[in-house]
Amino acid sequence: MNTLFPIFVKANQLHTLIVGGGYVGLEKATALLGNSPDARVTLVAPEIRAELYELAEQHPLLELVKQPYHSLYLNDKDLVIVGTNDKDVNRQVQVDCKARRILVNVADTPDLCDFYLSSVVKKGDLKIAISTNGKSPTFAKRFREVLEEILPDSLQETLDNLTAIRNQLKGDFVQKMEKLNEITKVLK
Ligand SMILES: C[C@@]1(CC(=O)O)C2=NC(=C\c3[nH]c(c(CCC(=O)O)c3CC(=O)O)Cc3[nH]c(c(CC(=O)O)c3CCC(=O)O)/C=C3\N/C(=C\2)[C@@H](CCC(=O)O)[C@]3(C)CC(=O)O)/[C@H]1CCC(=O)O
Ligand SMILES: NC(=O)c1ccc[n+]([C@@H]2O[C@H](COP(=O)([O-])OP(=O)(O)OC[C@H]3O[C@@H](n4cnc5c(N)ncnc54)[C@H](O)[C@@H]3O)[C@@H](O)[C@H]2O)c1
Repeated sequence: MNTLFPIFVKANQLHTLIVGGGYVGLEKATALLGNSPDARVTLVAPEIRAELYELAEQHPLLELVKQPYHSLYLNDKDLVIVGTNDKDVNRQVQVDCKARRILVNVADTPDLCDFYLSSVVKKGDLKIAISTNGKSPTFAKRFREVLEEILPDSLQETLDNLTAIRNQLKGDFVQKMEKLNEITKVLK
C-alpha cells in the first residue's frame, strides 16, 4: 500500500541538520538549497568535501562543522538528514531524533526514514514532487526528466494570469471557486 502523505515544507523557516559531508551530504545539501536557497542548514562531519565549501560560499546560511556527530547538534534542529558511511552512526542519529521527535531521513535506508526526498520538477511557481514509494528512485529521476522536457515555460504565464484573475474576482468563496473552475476548464 502507498501510504505516503506529501507535503511542501517551508525549509527557509526551519533549521535542518545534515550529518555526513561526502557525496550523499553534498547531494542532499544541494537538493535542499536548490529549492530553498536561504534555508538555514548545519552540516556536521569530520571530513567535508570541497564542493560543500563552495556551496557554503553561495549560501551564507549553510554552516559547515568539521566534527563527528554528537547528539548536541540536534539542539534547535527541526529536520535531520543523515548519510554517513558509518551505519552505526546513521542508526544512532535516527534513534536520537526519534527520542526528540525530530523528523529524520536516513539516506537510502527506507526503514529508518520518517520522510523520503523526492525528485523535483520546477517550472517557475509550479513544483511537482515525484515519489515511487521507494520502489525505484531511478524511475523518479527519469520521470522528472520527461516532465521537465514536456512542460512548457509558458506555464508561468498561465499561473500569473490566474493569480491576477483570482485577485480581481469579487463575490464569496463559492462564487470565486466556480468562476476559476470555469476559466480553467480548457486545461483539462
Ligand atoms: C528521488 C531521490 C531524491 C534524493 O535523494 O535527493 C531519491 N533517490 C534518488 C536517486 C537515487 N538513489 C539511488 C540511486 C541508484 C539507483 C537505484 O538504486 O535506484 C539513484 C539514482 C541516481 O542517482 O541516478 C540509490 C538508493 N536510493 C534508495 C535506496 C535504498 C532502497 O531503495 O532500499 C537506494 C539503493 C542504495 C544501495 O544500493 O545501497 C532510497 C531512497 N531514495 C529516495 C530518493 C527515496 C525514495 C524516492 C522514491 O520513492 O522514488 C528513498 C526511499 C529514501 C531517501 O533516500 O530519501 C534521488 C533522485 C533525484 C533526481 O535526480 O531527481
Ligand atoms: N554516494 C552515493 O551515491 C551512494 C549511493 C548508495 C549508497 N551510498 C552509501 O551511503 C553512504 C555514504 O556515502 P558517501 O558517498 O557520501 O560516502 P563518503 O565516504 O563520500 O562520505 C562519508 C561521510 O560520512 C562522514 N562521517 C563518518 N563518520 C561520521 C560521524 N561519526 N559523524 C558525522 N559524519 C561522519 C565522513 O566524514 C564523510 O563526510 C555510504 O555508506 C555509501 O555506501 C552512497
